[in-house]
Amino acid sequence: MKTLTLNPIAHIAGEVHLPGSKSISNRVLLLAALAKGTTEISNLLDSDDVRHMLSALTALGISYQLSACRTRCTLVGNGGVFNQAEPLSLFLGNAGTAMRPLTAVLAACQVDVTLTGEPRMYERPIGHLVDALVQWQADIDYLGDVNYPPLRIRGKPLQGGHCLIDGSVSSQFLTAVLMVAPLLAGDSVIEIQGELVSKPYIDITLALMSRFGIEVENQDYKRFLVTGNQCYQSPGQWLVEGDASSASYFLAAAAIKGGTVKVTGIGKHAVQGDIHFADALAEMGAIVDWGDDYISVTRNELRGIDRDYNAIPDAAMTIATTALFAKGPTVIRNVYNWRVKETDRLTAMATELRKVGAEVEEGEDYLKIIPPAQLQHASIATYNDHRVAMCFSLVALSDTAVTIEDPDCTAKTFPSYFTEFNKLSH
Ligand SMILES: O=C(O)C1=C[C@@H](OP(=O)(O)O)[C@@H](O)[C@H](O)C1
Ligand SMILES: C=C(OP(=O)(O)O)C(=O)O
Repeated sequence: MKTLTLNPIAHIAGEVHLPGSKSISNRVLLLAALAKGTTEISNLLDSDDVRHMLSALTALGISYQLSACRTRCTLVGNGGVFNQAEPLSLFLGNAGTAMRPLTAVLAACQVDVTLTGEPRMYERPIGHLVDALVQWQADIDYLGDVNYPPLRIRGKPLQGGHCLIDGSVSSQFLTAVLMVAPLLAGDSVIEIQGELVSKPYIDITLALMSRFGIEVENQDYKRFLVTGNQCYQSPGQWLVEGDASSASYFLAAAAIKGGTVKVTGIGKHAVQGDIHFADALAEMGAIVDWGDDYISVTRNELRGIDRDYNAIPDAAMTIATTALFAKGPTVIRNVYNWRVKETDRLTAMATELRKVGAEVEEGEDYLKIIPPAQLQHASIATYNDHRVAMCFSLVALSDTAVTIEDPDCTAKTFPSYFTEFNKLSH
């Protein structure tokens, strides 16, 4: 197996222009494909998750042109639902932002599609989404375990109406039903059961739908009203914000061993909830500066904090390794759904943090991390989880090297991560 050893880094400083947001890239591609008109997308992310969405759209008959660096894309919209006479099989890797929205949209298209993915995708639940779509008479079968992909979808026009959806495991299920709702024949009322998790991702969905001409009435994240029989309208041009989750590693590195690091491509008005990772760093003691198109962080003494991270589950993982450099314990609360992401992230982070010397308490939905007096070298298993690999690069900001197993797993969202990280290291 390939490994990457990062030697101790004495100082971190510089500027990073962030690759495009994964969440926005995959949403924009799908909405542009369903829209009337042509969309010119810039700062599109080029990563595995986005490639899976692009290949699915190709198979669904969408044409687009990508620039050589694959970060600019001109896509001609379909002007409504997809229509493919031949049965299709779409491989979506482990991309939740492709699997979930495509399940909902394809249920309302004239298609007969099988959605497949990597083995881990078959362990990531999708039952709450399927249960919601079935209330609209969608025809979806589980080809393996009940409540998990792979799925066979025999799409057809759907009427809409009332649907109840469980929001307690993933917001991507609600994102998916919201995105398809305007394409249904009648109006829809989508009601949330349980406490909705990862709420800021719904804000991203609603903001993007609005830019594509569709307004949704959000009644306090409990009920959503969507008018049916509409068509998305291309906004023409679209600049994808930088990825706020990817920013977290550089900002944390500055807080630990800066210097100052400035990330550009996101700023105080960004639509992604993960920009508020910087608030957590500020609470730990880091100096944070917000601009219209940048966030910068400068080192300061860090102290451990106890905080609820339900709104920012991805960036929250970065707090777990930042905690190794803080004074006192850090508690990361309300992140139960870490267990159903790329790996069981609560167990994975606890296991790997212990390897570098931390004392860790793993609860059902939280981690408590007590940093060691001295970090120790370890070979970090990454569980095919890009974020585990990126988080543990921070261990090199000590007197100790760190070895990252399978560093190429960052390709899911950030293929050039280690190159960018090295550029800041002095
Ligand atoms: O909608 C999105 O773009 C995402 C929502 C979040 O998932 P959950 O809603 O499952 O927490 C997040 O973890 C994921 O990386 C991207
Ligand atoms: C949870 C993640 O991915 P996905 O979009 O596949 O859910 C992630 O990127 O951390």
